[in-house]
Amino acid sequence: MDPEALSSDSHVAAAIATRRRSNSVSDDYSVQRTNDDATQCKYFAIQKGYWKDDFISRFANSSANVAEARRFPEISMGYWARTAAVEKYVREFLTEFDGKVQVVSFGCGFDTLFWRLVSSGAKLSKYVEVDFSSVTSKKIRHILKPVGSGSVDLKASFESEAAVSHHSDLHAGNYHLVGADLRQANELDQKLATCQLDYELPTIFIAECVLVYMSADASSSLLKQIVTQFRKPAFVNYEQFRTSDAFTKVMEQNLGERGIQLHGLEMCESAEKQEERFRDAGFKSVKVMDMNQVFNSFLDQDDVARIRQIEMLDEMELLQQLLAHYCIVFARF
Ligand SMILES: C[S@@+](CC[C@H](N)C(=O)[O-])C[C@H]1O[C@@H](n2cnc3c(N)ncnc32)[C@H](O)[C@@H]1O
Repeated sequence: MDPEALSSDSHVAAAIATRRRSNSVSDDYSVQRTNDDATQCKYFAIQKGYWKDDFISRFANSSANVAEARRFPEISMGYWARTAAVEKYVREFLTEFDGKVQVVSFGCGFDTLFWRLVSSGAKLSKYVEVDFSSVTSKKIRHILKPVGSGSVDLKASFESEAAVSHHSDLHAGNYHLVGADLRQANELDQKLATCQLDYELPTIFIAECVLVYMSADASSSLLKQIVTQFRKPAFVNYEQFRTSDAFTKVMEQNLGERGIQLHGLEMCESAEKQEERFRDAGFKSVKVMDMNQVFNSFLDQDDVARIRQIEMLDEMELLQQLLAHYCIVFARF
């Protein structure tokens, strides 16, 4: 039983919830900063020509230096593979249902997929992004800031004028960006309600490097919540994989030094673990691929050949090792 439910006094319950949240604030702050890392690494790879994204410069810090270790070609290739694989799953889903589809991106950070889809003419019914309020409020500021010469106007992709509430939520036609902690079911429910999602429509959820920051219990509850509410959900999940070896220990140690804990790592141990949690939540089919499989067969091999030419990487061992430690899961109801 949830301890809050033991108290009949809602004020006490609210105070307990607030204290519990503030205890984890520093942890959450470090997790939110992982979005800055992802944005800067993607921005760096895009500038190198790994893929095209006219929108990310609105969110990236163009004067910040990317640490040397993050400029390795293997890192840029890893970011390319992850971005391309998520996009491919989403585009295939949109095509399958002729655009009568909702997309919900959990832990969206400064991701630009909405703008990439719309600018390419893709049809979709609704696109909802969710992250901590502190992240969504920054994203809103970037979206609304004045357009300088040579940069794109992100608002031009909206169907109607943007309405902002509480600094953290933005609603503009079929695009919605809302602040919520994914571990707080009620808060998430309330925020999703403001986006007027249609629970009957096919809906694809994205969690790109997000669930691993939540405990196994929290991410399982989230998945169950989705299956209970939505009639035809699909889920694309990208995160760590094969986590019981030395590679992951070193990564955990490095992140730990920056105050980042991977509370959900136990779910990333194997394909069986991933499959188990999606099936337990009620998803009927689950496909798990490590990123080597994604790189070598799922993604367009002409693109892969082009990517390999960019920095003329001939030694593939490090890349293979890196890709072996991440996976993509595609689950359907
Ligand atoms: C590594 S970043 C990835 C951002 C984006 N998905 C991407 O791939 O570029 C992880 C994101 O998940 C968000 N996140 C992690 N736990 C969360 C939670 N409990 N509630 C809301 N957002 C969360 C963080 O704030 C951060 O923006």
